[in-house]
Amino acid sequence: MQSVDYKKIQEAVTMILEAIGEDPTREGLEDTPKRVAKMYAEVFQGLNEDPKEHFKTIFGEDHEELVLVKDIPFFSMCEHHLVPFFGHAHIGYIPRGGKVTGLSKLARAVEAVARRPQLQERITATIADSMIESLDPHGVIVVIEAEHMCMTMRGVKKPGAKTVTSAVRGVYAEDAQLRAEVISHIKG
Ligand SMILES: Nc1nc2c(ncn2[C@@H]2O[C@H](COP(=O)(O)OP(=O)(O)OP(=O)(O)O)[C@@H](O)[C@H]2O)c(=O)[nH]1
Ligand SMILES: [Zn+2]
Repeated sequence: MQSVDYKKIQEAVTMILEAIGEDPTREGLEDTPKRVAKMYAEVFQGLNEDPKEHFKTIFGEDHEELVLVKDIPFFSMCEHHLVPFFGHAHIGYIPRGGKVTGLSKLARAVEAVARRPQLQERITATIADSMIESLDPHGVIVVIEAEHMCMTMRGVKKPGAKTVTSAVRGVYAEDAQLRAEVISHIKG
């Protein structure tokens, strides 16, 4: 995977500052292109990561019931406007055949997928599909709640509006009762 081209970002940020009528050489702005390049390298770091890598940590634990990690905070960048959207992810799954992964790996997968130019729907589905591929569980449910800065600080300007997306796979797609149970834990 290609690594971040810091020089190119710096040149682009300098051009944007000029284009908005700023003076990129003034004291407060002289290091800004460099800072922005460093920040983009950090917030887009997920482009170099495969979430499935994190699910290689497997414990042969015989637990074929719900595992839920909820309220995982995340920050991502809306691919339409390159401004942040952020919120919480809730990930539940029912392991099969001893394929129980580390709890922190669920949060690491969220980071890997969120740190890219993204859509909330795609983050949600990518996490669910990566878990299905890597862990072959009975079922997976991913729920994400987020606030999009492109809807709050600009455009339609609706601060506080929350977007909720879900992806259900396996038994969670088939069994409304199982789904209701995990949703009550997420809410509770
Ligand atoms: N489905 C989806 N839409 C998103 C997401 N993030 C931002 N958007 C939307 O992407 C759309 C882009 O719409 P456009 O009409 O192309 O762009 P725009 O003129 O800047 O739109 P406004 O935000 O309505 O001003 C907007 O409706 C955003 O709210 C996301 O994660 N998922
Ligand atoms: Zn946006």
